[in-house]
Amino acid sequence: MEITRLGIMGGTFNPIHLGHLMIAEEARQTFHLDKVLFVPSYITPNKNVNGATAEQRLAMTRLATADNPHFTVSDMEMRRKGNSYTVDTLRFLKKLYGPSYILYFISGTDTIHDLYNWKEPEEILKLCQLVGATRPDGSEQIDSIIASFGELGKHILKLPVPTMEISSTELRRRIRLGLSVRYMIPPAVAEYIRKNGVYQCTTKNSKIESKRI
Ligand SMILES: Nc1ncnc2c1ncn2[C@@H]1O[C@H](COP(=O)(O)OP(=O)(O)OP(=O)(O)O)[C@@H](O)[C@H]1O
Ligand SMILES: O=C(O)c1ccc[n+]([C@@H]2O[C@H](COP(=O)([O-])O)[C@@H](O)[C@H]2O)c1
Repeated sequence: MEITRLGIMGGTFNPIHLGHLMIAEEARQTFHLDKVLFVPSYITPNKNVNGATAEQRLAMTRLATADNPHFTVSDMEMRRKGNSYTVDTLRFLKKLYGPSYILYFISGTDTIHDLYNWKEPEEILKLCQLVGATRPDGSEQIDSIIASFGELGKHILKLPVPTMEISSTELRRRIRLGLSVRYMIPPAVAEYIRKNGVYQCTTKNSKIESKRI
C-alpha cells in the first residue's frame, strides 16, 4: 500500500500571514508531507471573528498559497457550515481517502495548550498526528499535555520553527491604523485587502461577518 502523508493547515486566517505559511512549509519538509491542505474555518469554535467575511478569508488563503505547488486550499468547512470542528474535518478526510493516507494536522503550540477545550480531543489524536509548531507566545513546554494523553500523546509531534512575532490580530490592528504590513503577509493578500477595503472599517465588516456566519 502506497502511503500518502497529507498535511492539514487549519485556521481562521483572518488574514492569513507568513507565520501560517512558514509553519506549513516547515511541517511539509520535516515530516515529508506530499501536500498541505489549507482549510479556512467557517465558524472557528470558541473564537469571536470579525473584520472579514468567510468568503474573504477563503479568497485570501487561495491567493497566499497559489505559488506553492505543494499547497492547496479546501472550502470543505465553508460548505459544511456551522462550527468548524477539527474532528469532523479529520473524519471526513479519513473516510474520503482511506487508510493509505496519514493525516498531519498542523498548528501552533497555543492550539495544543487549548486542546482539552476542543471537541473530542482523544478522537482527534486517533485520527491524525497533531503537529505543534512552537510560536512566540506558546513556547512553553507542551510535554505535560503530551503526557496527560497517555499512549495517544505520541500522536502530538513537536516542531520547533523560527520564531515569527506575527498574528492576525496584530495585522488587523495595523491595517485599521494604516500601518505597513509589508513582509508580514504575501503581496497578493495585501493587494486584496487594499482593493476590497477589508479590516479598514471594523464596524462595517463586522456587520457583514455576523450576517454571513
Ligand atoms: N506566528 C505564528 N507562528 C507559529 N504558528 C502560528 C503563528 N500564527 C498563527 N499560528 C498558528 O496557526 C494556526 C491558525 O492560526 P489563526 O488563523 O488563528 O492565526 P492567529 O494569528 O493566531 O490569529 P488571531 O491573532 O486572530 O488569533 C494556529 O494553530 C496558530 O497557533
Ligand atoms: O474542533 C474544535 O473544537 C476546535 C476548537 C478550536 C479551534 N479549532 C480549529 O483549530 C484551527 C485553528 O484555530 P484558530 O482559533 O487558531 O484559528 C482551526 O482550523 C479551527 O477550526 C478546532
